[in-house]
Amino acid sequence: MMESTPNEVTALYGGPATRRVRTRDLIAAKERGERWSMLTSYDQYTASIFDAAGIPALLVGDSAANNVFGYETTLPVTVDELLPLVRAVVRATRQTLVVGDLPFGSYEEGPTQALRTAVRFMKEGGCHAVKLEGGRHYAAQIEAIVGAGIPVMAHIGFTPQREHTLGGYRVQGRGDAADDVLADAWAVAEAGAFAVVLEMVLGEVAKRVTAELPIPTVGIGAGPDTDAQVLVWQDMAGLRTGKAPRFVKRYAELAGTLTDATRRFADEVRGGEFPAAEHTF
Ligand SMILES: Nc1nc(=O)c2c([nH]1)NC[C@@H]1CN(c3ccc(C(=O)N[C@@H](CCC(=O)O)C(=O)O)cc3)CN21
Ligand SMILES: CC(C)C(=O)C(=O)O
Ligand SMILES: [Mg+2]
Repeated sequence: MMESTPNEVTALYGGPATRRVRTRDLIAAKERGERWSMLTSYDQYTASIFDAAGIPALLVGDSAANNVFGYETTLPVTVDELLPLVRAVVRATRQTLVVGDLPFGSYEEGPTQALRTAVRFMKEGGCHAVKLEGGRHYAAQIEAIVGAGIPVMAHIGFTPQREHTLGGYRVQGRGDAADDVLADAWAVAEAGAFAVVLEMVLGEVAKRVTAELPIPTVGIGAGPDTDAQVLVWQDMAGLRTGKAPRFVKRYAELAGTLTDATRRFADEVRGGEFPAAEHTF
């Protein structure tokens, strides 16, 4: 039986989804006080499941570095590694807005490099928007990309590509640093970003940014008062093993489910139970 409960995409449209979500739908949702969700996706099957389940925006994150390619940090992943994943997610979706995450080293040099990379994401990846990590110091990059007609999602607070400068995975916005978060938020909004990720920002600071800014805030470890929430899908679904950040909630236990399935498959092959007659030509 088909689920008949409205999903978040229908909520964003105010009716059944008949087209892909656009950035203006996400901005309009903020104006109506409607919350929405975002997940990362790096492949066809998760993308089509999240699309059908009503997730209005998917991020092909540079966190593919950790969660696909097995790197320790996000720093090593390249544009050439991410673009095939972006294409897969775009091909597998019909309703969701797909955001491609610009990796470390692909935009820092200046607006020209940033625009060149963003154009590759749009042209070769086929995504609908790009994201980059940065506030005040990357306003010129955001302006250049937006000026070419490419929507930009900014990302402030804890920005993993700067972990060596930030001193590890640490909450941002404590004490005087609250002013830095606010200045970054205003800078990216004024540069033309359509939304901004707030990562590991104190809840009170995220609440204030969300109330002040005209564009949607997308929280990860930023408390309950942002306009939207994003999680890495393998964290949300419990596929990732090992200790997850405190801001993660596991909505499934895929690692356990997959381990059980794998053990049964191996056992049944060993015991001669698989393949059975119905699997045999
Ligand atoms: N699987 C995954 N989930 C993520 O959320 C994620 C990635 N990968 N890769 C890129 C970045 C890195 N991020 C991370 C990674 C670890 C912590 C973490 O360990 N946090 C601890 C310490 C916080 C503290 O010391 O204040 C925590 O308990 O939340 C946080 C964000 C967020 N992003
Ligand atoms: C966690 C989100 C915001 C991200 O940047 C990523 O997954 O790369
Ligand atoms: Mg990222």
